Amino acid sequence: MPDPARQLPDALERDLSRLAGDARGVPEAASGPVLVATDFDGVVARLVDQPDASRPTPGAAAALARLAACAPEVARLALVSGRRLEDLARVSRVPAGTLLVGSHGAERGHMTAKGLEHSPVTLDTDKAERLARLTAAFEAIAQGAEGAWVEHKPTAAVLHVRLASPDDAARASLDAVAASGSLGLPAMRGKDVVETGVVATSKGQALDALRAEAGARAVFYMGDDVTDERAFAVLRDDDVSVRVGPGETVARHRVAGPDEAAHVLARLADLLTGPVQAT
Ligand SMILES: O=P(O)(O)OC[C@H]1O[C@H](O[C@H]2O[C@H](CO)[C@@H](O)[C@H](O)[C@H]2O)[C@H](O)[C@@H](O)[C@@H]1O
Repeated sequence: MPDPARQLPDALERDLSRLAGDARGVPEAASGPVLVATDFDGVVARLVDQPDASRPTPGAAAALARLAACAPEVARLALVSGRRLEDLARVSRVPAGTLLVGSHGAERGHMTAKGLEHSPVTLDTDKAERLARLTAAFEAIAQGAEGAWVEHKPTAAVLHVRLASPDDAARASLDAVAASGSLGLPAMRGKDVVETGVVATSKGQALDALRAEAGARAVFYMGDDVTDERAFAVLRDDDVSVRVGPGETVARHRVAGPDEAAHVLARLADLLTGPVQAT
């Protein structure tokens, strides 16, 4: 019996059942696993002021553990995040076997019993110089807006304005977009951040690559931000897309926030593995 506290909208329940039902049936499973991919911040973890303090909600952590334990021919689990890969591995604490995408697709790795395995990104001289100039420009902008600060990634710089006043946040964000443009780099505006990278990539490209590498027969993807729209955009008719929270979206389904997102992951785990037995 489904738990009424985590009852999902009918259309979402139907799509998840179809996805999982096909994966659990032996003949269909032979054609590949379901790729269960999700964004991290704002979905698996609530948004907080200090990115280092982010952790999966207890419900999401439990569901991710069950999904990671699925037989590889039934499901593969992936986190697809804008975070730098090492941060994602540290704060998400996902189990061995989980595939990880960091820096919006610029970094790739996977969790093993010994921890994160990945090849560090290297930049050519031109990109390294542009990143240094971009970072210096963002640092100067942050100096002029109390509460703003800069996050450093291997291929990008991020101006955080969550703790700045609304006026300072708006002005600093516009300045960061302009500074990026003057270096010929497109800026992405996320939740209280402006992020600019020197490597062209997207969560959509990353999801396509994961689908191919996993030999997935279908994909589940859930996300909460504008960068996740690039991932939703590459999904196909048999896939399932879930937008978490408000905002324009091309996703087929929507849930309200991280608590509901955890219910979706738990339901998918139920359907793929069988419900948890009460003790
Ligand atoms: O793709 P995601 O996993 O959603 O990562 C996107 C960005 O997440 C982090 O910033 C966001 O979460 C912070 C912690 O809750 C919050 O303080 C910030 O305002 C949010 O934008 C991370 O710091 C960025 O590097 C990621 O790109």
